[in-house]
Amino acid sequence: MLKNPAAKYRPFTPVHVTDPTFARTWPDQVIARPPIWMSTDLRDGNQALFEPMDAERKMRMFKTLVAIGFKEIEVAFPSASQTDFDFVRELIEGGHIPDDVTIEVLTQARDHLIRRTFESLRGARRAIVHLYNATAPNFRRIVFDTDQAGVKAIAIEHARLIRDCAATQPDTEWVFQYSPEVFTGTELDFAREVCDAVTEVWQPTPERKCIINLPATVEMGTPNYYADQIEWMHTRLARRDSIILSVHPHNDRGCAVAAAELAVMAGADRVEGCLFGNGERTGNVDVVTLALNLYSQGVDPGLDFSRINDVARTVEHCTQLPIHPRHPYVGDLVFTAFSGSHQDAIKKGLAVQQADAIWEVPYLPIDPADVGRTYDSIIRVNSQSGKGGIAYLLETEVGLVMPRRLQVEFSGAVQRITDATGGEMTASALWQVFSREYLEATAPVRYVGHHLFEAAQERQGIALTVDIGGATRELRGEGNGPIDATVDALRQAGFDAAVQHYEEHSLGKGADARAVAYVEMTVPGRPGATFGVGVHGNIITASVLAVVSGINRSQAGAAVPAAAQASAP
Ligand SMILES: CC(=O)SCCNC(=O)CCNC(=O)[C@H](O)C(C)(C)COP(=O)(O)OP(=O)(O)OC[C@H]1O[C@@H](n2cnc3c(N)ncnc32)[C@H](O)[C@@H]1OP(=O)(O)O
Ligand SMILES: CC(C)C(=O)C(=O)O
Repeated sequence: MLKNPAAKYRPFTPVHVTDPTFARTWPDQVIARPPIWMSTDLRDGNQALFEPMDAERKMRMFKTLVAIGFKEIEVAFPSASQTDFDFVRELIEGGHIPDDVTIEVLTQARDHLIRRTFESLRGARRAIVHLYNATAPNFRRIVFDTDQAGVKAIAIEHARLIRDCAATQPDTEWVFQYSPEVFTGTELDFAREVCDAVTEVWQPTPERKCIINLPATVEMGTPNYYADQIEWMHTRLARRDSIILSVHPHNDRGCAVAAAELAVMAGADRVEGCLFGNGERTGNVDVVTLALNLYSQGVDPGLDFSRINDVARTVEHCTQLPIHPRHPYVGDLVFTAFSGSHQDAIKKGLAVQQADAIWEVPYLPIDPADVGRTYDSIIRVNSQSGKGGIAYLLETEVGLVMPRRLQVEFSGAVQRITDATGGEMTASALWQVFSREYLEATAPVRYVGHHLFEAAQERQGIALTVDIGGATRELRGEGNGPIDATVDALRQAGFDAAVQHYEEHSLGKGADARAVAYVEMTVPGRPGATFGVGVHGNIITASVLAVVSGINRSQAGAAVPAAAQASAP
């Protein structure tokens, strides 16, 4: 890279410097309704692919765009290839175009290409013919080898040809569109002069408008600069009431979405773009992001992305390009939190969010369910995760509602694994670790069976059969309930403990439902508390198992008590 990039690159000149009378108003505007959307997936998107779409892919994309709700779709550059020409014919002759959808086609300002374009549209009910020629100084000099007058003459001459060709096919309702290509690099007063000259030819009226499209063919400045350019044109174009002012942002600086949004605030009525930002180089503006940005502000975008994953898979099939996992609203990771504090806030937010209330879940700009994403993809667990995410996954995937202090205890066990492996842990892997940690330990005590009986003074008695070190033991205990009685029975075998806290809930529904019981226990001579967990179809058995689990976990690393070594009676 150069030490002095100014020797090679020019900064843009702000609009108010070019025209000191310009006073922008767009920063105070709020977008309260969607622009007219135009999908150019089948044209600008298609021309940017390694392998342009074949007929099957084109038709699949067209149907997807219609299903999403686009009413204007640029379907081809019909004079460019037989595939494009044939596709337009198939749309028309095959009756694939719904009554409320208008197809659009692009043509260079050249006689034979325009004539071929009209040929492709024969029999169309309504069509937009889109004419372009580059107007920027470097294009005038380098590509066309002409001056301003020459470029303006190309536009006028071919606008006339379009008007005249349309007159020969009167059964079609024609809409004309003109783009001064590389508008962003064109002197503003010259861009206006050319656009005014074109509309002078087309004579649009408020009832029969034409479209003037101002492309950021190359994104050359900050989005506020584009907005200034658009507002300048919006307030100075002749016949403005007979023009639909359109924008076509590309994403060279990575700001196309912002540029489009500010351009709409600056007076644009219409936005051209592609799904997920496909298109030349860094792409056209991403219409999905624009639409869902509006949605997140409470504005119905008029486009339906309630099954966004299906749309994404179709686009990947048609373009043969992958969508980045962090792409707004659609990427595999955009509704996912790995980090502990994010997971905690999302879990708490989801727990209190009412279905019909204003969306307030932290970190999630929209409800993933609104675009057909499921909650289970929201939280993933790795070494950056905390108890909140682990608890969320086990709750949503397994149905385990862990007491808060158990969450803390168990997250330590998970952390040791994620630190060692460095990888992600799925819900089923977490459940395996949980089972190993709380449900499967059989040493020093293995539960064999029990039965309850009524002891003296209405106390609960238990006859508990366990296996300790390979020997079966029959233990008897009493207490004010089954848990207390179990603790008492195990105390007979030398395992002293006190239950501090007990919780239970059902796991699953219907005939297959099981109970899960959690006990938090302290053991004399050992710091802190330990959890035990039991899962069983019978709630009492689950509680007994939880006590045995707590005893086993609290004994980890301890010598087996002498009483436990007593031989079976
Ligand atoms: C910004 C955009 O996305 S614009 C759309 C771009 N899309 C495409 O180009 C895809 C389809 N294009 C094609 O298939 C071909 O380029 C065609 C059929 C349109 C033209 O093909 P060719 O006549 O072989 O020309 P080629 O592809 O080399 O394009 C360069 C020529 O187009 C001319 N040209 C470029 N844009 C325009 C325009 N808007 N109006 C008139 N002429 C133009 C150039 O001056 C150059 O002419 P020259 O050969 O006399 O120097
Ligand atoms: C033809 C025009 C609108 C275009 O695609 C561009 O300038 O990027």
